[in-house]
Amino acid sequence: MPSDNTRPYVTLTFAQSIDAKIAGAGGRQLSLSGEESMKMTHWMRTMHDGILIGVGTAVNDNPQLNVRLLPFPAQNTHFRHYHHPRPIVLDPHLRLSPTCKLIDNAAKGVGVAPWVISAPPPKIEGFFASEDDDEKLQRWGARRDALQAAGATVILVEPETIHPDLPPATSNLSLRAVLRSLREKGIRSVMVEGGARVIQSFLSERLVDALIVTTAPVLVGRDGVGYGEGLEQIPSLEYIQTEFLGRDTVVALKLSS
Ligand SMILES: NC(=O)C1=CN([C@@H]2O[C@H](COP(=O)(O)OP(=O)(O)OC[C@H]3O[C@@H](n4cnc5c(N)ncnc54)[C@H](O)[C@@H]3O)[C@@H](O)[C@H]2O)C=CC1
Ligand SMILES: Nc1nc(O)c(N)c(N[C@@H]2O[C@H](COP(=O)(O)O)[C@@H](O)[C@H]2O)n1
Repeated sequence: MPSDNTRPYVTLTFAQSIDAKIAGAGGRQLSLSGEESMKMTHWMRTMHDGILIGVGTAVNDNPQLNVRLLPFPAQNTHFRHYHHPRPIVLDPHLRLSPTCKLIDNAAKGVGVAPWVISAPPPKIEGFFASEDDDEKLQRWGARRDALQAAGATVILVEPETIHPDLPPATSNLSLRAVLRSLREKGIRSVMVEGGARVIQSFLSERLVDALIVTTAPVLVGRDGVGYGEGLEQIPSLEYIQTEFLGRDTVVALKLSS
């Protein structure tokens, strides 16, 4: 559990092959999970307030992130539909398309509209200033307006700071700032689904409460996308439980304190 109430509970979950790849060559999306473990993923989705991915996954997979695989709720109860988690996309440069499935599904009522977390390109003074800073900001503003017009909400947080004397790096957002902002907006639990860089960041920064990994009995090979190679810090893990779902193995762990 988070030690205080300043961030949501974080469940990091993804599917991998037995050689620890989460996608194929060039990032090709793979159906690694079998039917049973995919349904488990949708059950986990409905148990969280939010579901978070990086923009790499959003652009590559055009995912839905809803709970469409769950059985129709029992009739004649007060319970008419399952809770759809709020999709949250880490997208510093606003690459998400205003016509993506996340936005389209919300318009059709089969999901809720995404929150897109971003940071405007900084206006840098002095040595690091560049002539096209204003133009970058204008283009970012135009993309923000297009996303908001389509139904997404753009939320601003600060970018990651590599060194206090350098301008902020704009390719990554500060995960602590992201989680703090989500908690302030009422998100008490978030399921992080990937992709590779986001998995690396959450693990390296030890911002994970529960880790649920589905392993499918397939090999992808060296050209597939892994996440382990880029882990800057390796947190120690505490084993909780293993379940066998169809042909897949699902392991639950938590980070040791
Ligand atoms: N098997 C599985 O369970 C899953 C597989 N995938 C696969 O992962 C691949 C995408 O992975 P990536 O290209 O690594 O993209 P990604 O989805 O990890 O997004 C990375 C992007 O997020 C943004 N970002 C903002 N703040 C960040 C931070 N603090 N740390 C990291 N990223 C931050 C950056 O712009 C960065 O380029 C796809 O091939 C997709 O199919 C994605 C999700 C689950
Ligand atoms: N649990 C799981 N198993 C797989 O085999 C996967 N490829 C993924 N990928 C994640 O799920 C997203 C797709 O969700 P929708 O089916 O579009 O709702 C994908 O973008 C990854 O985040 N997960």
